[in-house]
Amino acid sequence: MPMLKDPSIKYKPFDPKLTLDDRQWPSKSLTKAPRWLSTDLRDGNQSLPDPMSIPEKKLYFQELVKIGFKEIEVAFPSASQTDFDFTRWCVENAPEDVSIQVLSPCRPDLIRRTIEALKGAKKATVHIYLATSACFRNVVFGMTPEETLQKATECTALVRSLTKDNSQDEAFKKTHWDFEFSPETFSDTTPEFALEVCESVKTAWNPSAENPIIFNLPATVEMATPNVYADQIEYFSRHISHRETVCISLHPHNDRGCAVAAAELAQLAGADRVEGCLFGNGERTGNVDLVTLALNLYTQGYYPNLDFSDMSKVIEVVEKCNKIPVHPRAPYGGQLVVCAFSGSHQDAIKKGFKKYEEQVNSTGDISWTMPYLPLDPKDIGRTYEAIIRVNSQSGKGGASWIILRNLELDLPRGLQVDFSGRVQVESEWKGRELKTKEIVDLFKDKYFLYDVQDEADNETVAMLDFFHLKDYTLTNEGKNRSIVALLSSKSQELELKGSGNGPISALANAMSNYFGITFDVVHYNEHSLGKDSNSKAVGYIGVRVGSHERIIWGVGVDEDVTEAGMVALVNTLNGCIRDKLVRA
Ligand SMILES: CC(=O)SCCNC(=O)CCNC(=O)[C@H](O)C(C)(C)COP(=O)(O)OP(=O)(O)OC[C@H]1O[C@@H](n2cnc3c(N)ncnc32)[C@H](O)[C@@H]1OP(=O)(O)O
Ligand SMILES: CC(C)C(=O)C(=O)O
Repeated sequence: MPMLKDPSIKYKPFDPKLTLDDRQWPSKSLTKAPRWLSTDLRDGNQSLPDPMSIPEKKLYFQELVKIGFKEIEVAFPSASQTDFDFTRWCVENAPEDVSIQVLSPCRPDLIRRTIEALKGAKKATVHIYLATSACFRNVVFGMTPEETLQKATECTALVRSLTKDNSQDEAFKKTHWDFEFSPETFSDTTPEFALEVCESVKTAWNPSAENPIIFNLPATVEMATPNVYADQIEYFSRHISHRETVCISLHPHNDRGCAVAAAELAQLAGADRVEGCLFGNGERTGNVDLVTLALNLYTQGYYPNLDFSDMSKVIEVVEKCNKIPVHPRAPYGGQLVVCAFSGSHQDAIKKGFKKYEEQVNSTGDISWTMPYLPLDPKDIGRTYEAIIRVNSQSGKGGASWIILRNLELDLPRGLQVDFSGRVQVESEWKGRELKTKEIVDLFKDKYFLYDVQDEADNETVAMLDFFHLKDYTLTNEGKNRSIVALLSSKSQELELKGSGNGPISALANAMSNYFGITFDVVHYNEHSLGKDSNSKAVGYIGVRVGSHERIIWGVGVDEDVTEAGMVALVNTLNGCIRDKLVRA
């Protein structure tokens, strides 16, 4: 049996090796953006089955700059010629306010090669790492704690001599140098030892409040709940000496699926900076997802200093370079995240948008209160059209939203119900989602709403046999109106006569007289279409025919509002003929 009935014989609960009873972070809130570092081109890249080529890295780098990243880890220059050459390209091309960060292990030969790649940079961060946990010291390096501390300190001193203290080479003097040290596997290291190593590294680098050292405290493997990581960060933040000379950076991985929560709680605990990747790419389950972190802040009303206004473009670049699709349910960015298929969600969103538009138009207040949608899709460049999609789980709200957005028809409730039944049958029969065009065509067919200016509609009209209102005359007889209406189809012309207290009731009476069955108008709605002076009107009519229970709906569009209603009524006749309630 692969899974143990008693996993405790193999796995032990995580021991945080820390008691922090006076923790402060739980009563704090996130109110500002941290310093962000994108490690897409390093941690993200090293975990790809096919690492990025130089053109791909360039494209990605440019997108990161466009989003607004000011710190970008661009490579592991000692790993490959590609990474070295790409670092050189960044040195030449990075904007002045963007710091290029590169990573090296604590190996002097590799540190030298790494720094060589940065020659001439305007702003650069040298990042070195050494694992500090007992597991790594014992299993990977065979080093004592003292040897670990010594290696970290010596390598820091080496970086210092090759960078900010390098008086030999003019090219190195012009660079603004930052230094980052990662006690790799920090979250599995005893807090006292992590501190001891960092204190020693700090002394070796000699930071200042103006140029702080970056201590990046990674959850290299996420092993515990996010509150444990927050405690570890708060402990470090409270105990490191000369805190003002230190920037505490987070680097959470997502092994337990909690990296975003861990990063948020650890910021409450005092961290100043977050390293991660777009959409959580990175080793194994990935690094923390920076899109989610940034937009979580944004939807609380705090600008994250990262701009995702063109989310589709970001996704296009990420997918092209990583060669991994962004999950359709990735928070905020995923294709399905702003789509509702189910009836009750669609109903709520449709009502929400109506209320929101009224609120904005009447008061100018854009504050967002929308059922089911925490973020206005427009803010990340998504259209409202994509929000509601229709399948067999959808209700009347979904299909009528599509009709509203595409034909500007604001269907009355009864007509929504009538149309939704037809959509339901179609999507069940097809066994899939219906596309917008399919729904629009279904609507036009069901309610004979063809636009003869439209080529495709014209072809349909030429094939179908249904009546349209060719001509009519109305005469007043006191309060009454008499009508003589000429209905024409491909195969016949009919002259109908009747009267009523208005044009619609007169025409209904004329139809009743001709076909020998009552057309009782039980619903009538109209509204204008379009905003300019050439606007048209649409009429919606629901009739009860004879003793039939069902209401038959018709829709008509015309320049004249009365004629729109009459056309709608004629279309109820077409519906009756098609459904065999009336014989032509
Ligand atoms: C958590 C992280 O993401 S850390 C970043 C990891 N990223 C990468 O490894 C990508 C780039 N890496 C590479 O291209 C290669 O691993 C290189 C160029 C760095 C080194 O290659 P090699 O010299 O062939 O070493 P290899 O990768 O096989 O093994 C790692 C060696 O480095 C040592 N090492 C590992 N991490 C460190 C470190 N932080 N500091 C010093 N030495 C280290 C290991 O103990 C091992 O040493 P050993 O050969 O004496 O046992
Ligand atoms: C190099 C360090 C920061 C790292 O990638 C990790 O610990 O995951």
